[in-house]
Amino acid sequence: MQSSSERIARIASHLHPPSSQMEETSLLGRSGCRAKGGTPGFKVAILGAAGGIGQPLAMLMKMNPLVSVLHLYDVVNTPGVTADLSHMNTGAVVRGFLGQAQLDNALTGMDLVIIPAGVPRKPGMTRDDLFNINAGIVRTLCEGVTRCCPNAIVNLISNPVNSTVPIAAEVFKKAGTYNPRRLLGVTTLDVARANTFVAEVLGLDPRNVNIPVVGGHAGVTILPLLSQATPPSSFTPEEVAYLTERIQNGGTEVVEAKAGTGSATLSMAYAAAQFADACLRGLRGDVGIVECSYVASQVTELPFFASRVRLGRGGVEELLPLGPLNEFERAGLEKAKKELTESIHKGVSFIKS
Ligand SMILES: NC(=O)c1ccc[n+]([C@@H]2O[C@H](COP(=O)([O-])OP(=O)(O)OC[C@H]3O[C@@H](n4cnc5c(N)ncnc54)[C@H](O)[C@@H]3O)[C@@H](O)[C@H]2O)c1
Ligand SMILES: O=C(O)C[C@H](O)C(=O)O
Repeated sequence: MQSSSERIARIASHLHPPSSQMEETSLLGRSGCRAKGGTPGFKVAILGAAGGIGQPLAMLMKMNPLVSVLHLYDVVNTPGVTADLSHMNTGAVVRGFLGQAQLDNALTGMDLVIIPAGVPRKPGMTRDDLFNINAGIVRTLCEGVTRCCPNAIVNLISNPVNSTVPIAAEVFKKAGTYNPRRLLGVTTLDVARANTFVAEVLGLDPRNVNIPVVGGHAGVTILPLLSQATPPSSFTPEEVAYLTERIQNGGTEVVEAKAGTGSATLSMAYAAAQFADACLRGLRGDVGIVECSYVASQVTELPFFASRVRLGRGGVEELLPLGPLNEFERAGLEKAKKELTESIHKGVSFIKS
């Protein structure tokens, strides 16, 4: 039997653990004696969880009732983020992991791995300018996935997505664990922007608008299909030109407004949380879940392409066809395919060479 002062001392030591003990400590929970939780649900890891996207995304996933366990991994600052989020009285148990030595523990047993790790753009940069740093980060993290949760669904956010998804695929192929249905590049922010900007033009509630955005996630590869808008709508040529340009440059609009301090984080966390929720509902067996995503594809002749996909227990259950395109969209598709071909080749070569 412990005295109350012993119990309090034990709790205090759990509240300020050395970072190397963080994982074990959070398993004990605040009471210092029992693992908290027991909520049925999925196990989700966020890699890059202390970053501009990672932190609000971690908060949104902590609020998601489908999540029972939330692992937060980064090379900096996860103790603070984990302690902070762990005080939210939602069901998910939060555990923090710091530095590469803890990567495998962060990943073991995960159902869904969300990767926003890597550097963001500054004004004047393209997403491809991030390749040299982010390609290596994505490779290292995906190698961890092959070792510890090869069957997990992976949501890849790190830019340049047009190349990082092919990089991840090659890492998984090399390890013999590749399942193209389980690797998804996150392009949901393009759809969120398209819905928002189109709703502004039409004077509608953005929640009632749905614009498929296909191709990829950079400049001209972002191809909004305004002719397939829901609700069915017609646009003047000026509106089409304005909307297409604004959707394709939405990321740059934020990078410039942030003036050197980063790129979209809050809208991205919101979009990533929506996409992750759709993946989890698919895993649960819900039907009729359709999202746009950059995935291994047969929709065009390119090996990777963003299109509408139907999600289910296996991840991507079906690639939906592009549907009828107008002349403007057909021209946009050709431009998108040209740039995508190079970005895919660059990603594949990074691992193969
Ligand atoms: N797909 C999209 O639509 C989309 C939208 C916005 C941003 N992004 C991309 O997401 C990435 C992250 O953006 P951000 O604003 O959160 O950047 P950030 O710099 O704020 O955060 C990135 C985090 O990654 C961590 N990190 C770096 N190397 C790591 C490693 N090896 N292992 C684990 N974590 C590591 C950093 O410590 C940092 O906490 C960027 O590449 C950005 O371009 C993609
Ligand atoms: O634009 C960026 O660099 C970040 C992201 O890809 C975005 O679309 O906001």
